[in-house]
This record gives sequence, structure tokens and C-alpha cells, in this order.
Amino acid sequence: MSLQIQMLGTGSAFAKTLYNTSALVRSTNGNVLIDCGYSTPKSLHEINIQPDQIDGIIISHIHADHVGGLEEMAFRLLYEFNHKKTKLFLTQSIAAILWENTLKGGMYNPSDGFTRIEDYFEIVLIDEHIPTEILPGFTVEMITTMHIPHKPNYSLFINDRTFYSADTQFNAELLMQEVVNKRNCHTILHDCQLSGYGAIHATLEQLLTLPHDIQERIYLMHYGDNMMNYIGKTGSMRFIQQHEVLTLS
Ligand SMILES: O=c1ccn([C@@H]2O[C@@H]3COP(=O)(O)O[C@H]3[C@H]2O)c(=O)[nH]1
Ligand SMILES: [Zn+2]
Ligand SMILES: [Zn+2]
Repeated sequence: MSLQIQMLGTGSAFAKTLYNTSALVRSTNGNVLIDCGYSTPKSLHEINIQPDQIDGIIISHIHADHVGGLEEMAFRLLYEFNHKKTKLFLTQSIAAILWENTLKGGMYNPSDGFTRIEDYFEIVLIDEHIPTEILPGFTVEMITTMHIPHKPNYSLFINDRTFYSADTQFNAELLMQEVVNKRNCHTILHDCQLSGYGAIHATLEQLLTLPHDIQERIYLMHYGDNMMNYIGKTGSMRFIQQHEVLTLS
């Protein structure tokens, strides 16, 4: 079975010409989103995918550029698609905060009986660090990574051979030991802050310190509007672009 990942956006949180970094995993067994930022529903619309064609959504962390499109997805599934509930794949740590800290403000509607996240989505809890089948032929392992101290945050292994960083600080040991030496991932999608001090994201400068054979596996995502100024300056790493498709297996 062929598994494809299509980028719905590749921009940083504050990019104005790029959509939020999120991805659509496509297979004959279904379509699953990795993150759903505030511009993700528009990107799906541009490739003619309707909300009811999304079988599930995996959430890496609760910044708005990764979850800000969930309210639209939920409301459209409710009001335009006959209350179809899509699956929301969450770790316990994300489930504990996503409704109370993010979604409840816009979606709490007691007079119509919508008071819990389960009233909108089918919640599927997944364990950290345990490979979990999301769809037949599509397995995800969510590993804890450091983004904002003291806030839950995850990167993903897809079928053990693709690493999707979502948002994370640079971690050379993880990339060299776990991602490449141990699992021999052929594809690495990594966030990349092009300029400025990289307190919470991997910077281009940091990623350029990786050995050439690791850089060759890396596609850069979550970059700023000034990406064009960096073409040819990313070592052996490539920028992935919106709606580009990679075949993973
Ligand atoms: O401690 C913090 C918290 C946030 N921020 C900024 O807000 C953005 C939120 O989304 P993001 O995680 O894609 O990127 C973040 C940064 O651009 C930051 O620089 N330092
Ligand atoms: Zn982000
Ligand atoms: Zn973030």
C-alpha cells in the first residue's frame, strides 16, 4: 500500500504568505491530518478535500498554528456534514488541555448540549512512545520533544522510517542516534527557523551542523516568508513546499 504525505502548509507561525505547517497523510485506507492550524481548512479546500473526507487528525501541541483550524473543522462537520465526528488522535497530556485551554472558548454551547470535546470529535487516546496504527498501513509513534518548557509537545515517527518533527528545539542526539542510527529514517521533515535566536525551534544554523548524510534526508518546513533568500544556503537540505507530495512507502 502506498502512503503519501502532502504538505498543507509549510510556514512558521507568523508567516503571512505561507500557510500553517500541517500535513495530509493520504492512502487508499483514508486521509489523516497531522495538525490543523487556522489556515489548514483553506489549504484543504484548495486541493478539493472536504472536512468529511478527513478520517482523523493527529495533534502535536496546542499552539494556534497547529490547532487553530479545529473549531472550523468541528463546526463544519456538525452543521454542513450532518454531525459527522472525525477522530482526534491525542496523547493523554494533549487531551487534558486541548478543550479546557483552547477549544472551549469558541465551542462550549450548553443550550445545544455541546459541552465536551467528545460532543464534536471521536477522541482516540494514544500512548506516548508506543507505535499505534492510525489506519491500516499507517502507524504513528508520538515521542515527547522539547518545544516550550513544561508544555506537552510531540514529534512523530511514521511507520518507523519517517520522522516528522512538528515544532521542536534542535536535538542533534535525537536526530543522529535515534532517527538515523537506530531507525534509519529515510525521510525527515523538520521545522526550521531561518533567522534570529532559536529558543524554541531548530534554527537553520543548528541544522547545518548535522553531517551531510543526515542533511540529505531532511526536508525543511515551518519556515518564514523570507525563505527565498535562503535557497542555495541550506547545505544538503531542501525546502518542502505547500501541496508537495512525498511517497513514504
Ligand atoms: O516562548 C515562546 C513562545 C512563542 N514564541 C513564538 O510564538 C510562536 C507560536 O507558534 P510556534 O511554536 O510555531 O512559534 C512560536 C514563536 O514564533 C516564541 O518565540 N517563544
Ligand atoms: Zn508552529
Ligand atoms: Zn509551536
